[in-house]
Amino acid sequence: MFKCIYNPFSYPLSLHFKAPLMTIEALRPVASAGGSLGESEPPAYVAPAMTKENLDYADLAIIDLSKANTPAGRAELAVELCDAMKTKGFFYAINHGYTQEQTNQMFSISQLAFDGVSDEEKVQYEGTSPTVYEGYKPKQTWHIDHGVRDQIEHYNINRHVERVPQPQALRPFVPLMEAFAKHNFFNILHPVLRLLAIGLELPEDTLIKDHDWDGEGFTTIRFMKYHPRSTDEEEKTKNVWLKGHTDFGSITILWSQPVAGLQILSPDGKWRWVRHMENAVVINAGDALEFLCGGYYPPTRHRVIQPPSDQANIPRYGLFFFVMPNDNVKLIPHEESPVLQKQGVHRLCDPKDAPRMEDWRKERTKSYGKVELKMGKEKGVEEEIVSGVIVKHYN
Ligand SMILES: O=C(O)CCC(=O)C(=O)O
Ligand SMILES: [Fe+2]
Repeated sequence: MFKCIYNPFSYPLSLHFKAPLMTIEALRPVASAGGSLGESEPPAYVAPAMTKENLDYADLAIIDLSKANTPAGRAELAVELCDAMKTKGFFYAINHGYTQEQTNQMFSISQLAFDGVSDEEKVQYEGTSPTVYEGYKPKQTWHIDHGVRDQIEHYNINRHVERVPQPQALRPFVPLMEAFAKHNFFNILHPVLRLLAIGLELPEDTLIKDHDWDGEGFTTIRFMKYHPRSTDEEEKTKNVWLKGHTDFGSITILWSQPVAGLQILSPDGKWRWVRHMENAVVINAGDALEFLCGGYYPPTRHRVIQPPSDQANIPRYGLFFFVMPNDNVKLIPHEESPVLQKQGVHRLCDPKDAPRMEDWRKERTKSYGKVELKMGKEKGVEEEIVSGVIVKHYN
């Protein structure tokens, strides 16, 4: 049932700007946007059963975001989170402020974006520029291996949801999508950015300033649907659905869902599965954070492969928030960090040649899955050059 859900974590934006260190207790609760959805309710997303296979799961830290409300809580969490970022690159965040019901609502809307919109309408709302993910990305845009192309649909919505019109089926849910974008931005991203800054002994709002809600940029909600593939496609790609990569932006928030497939490359060179955790988000660092933090938080190498046999024929719906610093942010390290000064800065390029976020996201989007990759020095790792920087693709 879709209801008007009271969201204690949703609050007017202006409050954030006036009081950046405000605690959650201090926030003025407002009802989340939406109201009664009545007739417009989308078919409910029914979470598939988790796999019974005994998979080699990555052992990831669990960060309790409700502790981030106080300076003492943040100091404690910063140690845990920095360790998780440096050793595993992924962590779970719990107590992020959305109920299971709110999360399910968003998965229902993700499902609707693919199953409730006709192919003709999808074409109308397809992205128009090769340098930006906005609107639908149809299947078969990217080359995976041996002539096989992807079976992944995306629907991308800039965080300023009202920027562009939405397909008819999604229009009643624009207020919920807006509330979702703000929730990810202010209640999940911001605390995480504070903790990462604390880890570098920088003022807590250092990275938040690079991520201004009102600034230009492409922090984006993404709905995703992976379609099961043919045996021939599985064989030719060795079951890889989405090649090993790092994300372009600073932080990615993946809303955990039960169909296995996501794997991370562990420091011992093994791919390990990410286990589903009910109503948790899985967070990882991307390229832009590596640039900004001088390599202190390396971007996580991850991929998606065919789900285990008891889930192999289920469509895999996804719900994501891809975060990028604002377009005008020059991707150079915060060298003022005492931690970086002590341990040295890893620079991806000469600061005078460093791309701005806008250049990086456009170049990465334009070439991803489209340019021919060259075999690099590391075994099984292919490479391309983007804005003068080596970008690796892992298999
Ligand atoms: O589908 C997933 O679990 C991960 C997707 C992903 O890594 C991406 O879209 O960048
Ligand atoms: Fe990714």
